[in-house]
Amino acid sequence: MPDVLDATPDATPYDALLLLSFGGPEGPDDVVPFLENVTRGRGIPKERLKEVGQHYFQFGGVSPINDQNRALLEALRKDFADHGLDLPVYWGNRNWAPYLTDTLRDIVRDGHHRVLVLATSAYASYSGCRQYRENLADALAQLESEGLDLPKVDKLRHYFNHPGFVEPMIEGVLRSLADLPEEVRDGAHIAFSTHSIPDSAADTSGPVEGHGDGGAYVRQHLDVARLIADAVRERTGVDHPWRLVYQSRSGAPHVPWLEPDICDHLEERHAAGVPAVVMAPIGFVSDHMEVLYDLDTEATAKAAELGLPVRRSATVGADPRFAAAVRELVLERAATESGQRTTPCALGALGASHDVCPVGCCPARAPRPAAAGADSPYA
Ligand SMILES: CC1=C(CCC(=O)O)c2cc3nc(cc4[nH]c(cc5[nH]c(cc1n2)c(C)c5CCC(=O)O)c(CCC(=O)O)c4C)C(CCC(=O)O)=C3C
Ligand SMILES: [Fe+2]
Repeated sequence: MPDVLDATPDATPYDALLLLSFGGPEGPDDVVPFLENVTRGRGIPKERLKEVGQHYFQFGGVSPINDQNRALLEALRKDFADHGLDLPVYWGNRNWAPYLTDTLRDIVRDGHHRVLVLATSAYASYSGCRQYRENLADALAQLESEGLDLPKVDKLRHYFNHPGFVEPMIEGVLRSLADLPEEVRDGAHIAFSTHSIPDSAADTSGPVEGHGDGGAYVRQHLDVARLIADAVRERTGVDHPWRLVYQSRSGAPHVPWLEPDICDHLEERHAAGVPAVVMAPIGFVSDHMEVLYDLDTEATAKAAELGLPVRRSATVGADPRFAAAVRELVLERAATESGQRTTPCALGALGASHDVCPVGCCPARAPRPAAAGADSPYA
């Protein structure tokens, strides 16, 4: 046999990759039912929901997230094909069509048995990890009730510190700096932004032994922020002060969530005489509504009111380097599952994240079955 065949990448034991995302409305009529899906049982105040509905209506009732996932699907399929990786890629969402349960049913009907899941959330937290695992358990329970053979489902490790995720963001920050007027460029600060979550959810994020003090959620974001800031300093020769800030807070005002909010931070930076700020949304995989509204609309309006020049840097989206990173993560996990020794690729101080979420990782307020982890009721 020719050697080239030996070099063909092989995802065995996996026979399908599932891109698992949030989902979003695709027109005005979808907005309210979408928000009902998102908030079912979550106790978000009605006022907040009305307000968030307006964010979507302001953009014609269309979230950009679905087209961004279609682009990522295409990028993944192209990367896999270009590298001879024969692994079908499916797409399903938590909150809107194509719904996860329907996609998982298609996967089973297409004859697949071992599914690897890529969630569009790079960090540990209940919302970004366990909640997707709960959605997988719900989908498996539904298929079981339909008498279908259940596939074995695993989830890819958190990829926040993979070079294919970090490098496009470094480049994005460099582009935003270059786009600022020259007279304020070198003095610009960087505001690394992510989704605020309740302090209680942050403190319990990640494996139990790391709980407390913002847990894995804050630690992982700080690691990425530092990596990007260091790379920017190396490449520009300028030291841009930075801070991790938060956006998109919801929930009752008396419940503490991670702070400072991006808008308060811009105000504070402006008052301190900072001449410009680059907002870098490192918490998000694509330029979806949380980026388009909370940063590009709200925070940008705040900055204009202050007379503070700001730029918002790009998320990774469907960058080919991210698609390549996903292929590497798939092959790494496939090798591990096949009993081979691997050297997981990761930048920063934290090292590669665990492959299998241990018991008690990112707990829910009310415990529910979650698949693809050590406490999964499914084999
Ligand atoms: C950590 C995190 C991520 C990042 C990781 C990831 O990407 O998964 C994320 C992403 C997203 N969040 C999104 C939308 C929403 N999130 C909400 C509510 C909430 N998010 C939370 C956390 C997160 N959310 C939390 C703790 C809540 C409170 C309610 C609860 O405890 O569950 C609500 C309800 C209204 C509101 O309160 O804002 C909406 C509409 C969209 C879609 C955007 C689009 O349509 O383009 C995306 C990608
Ligand atoms: Fe959210």
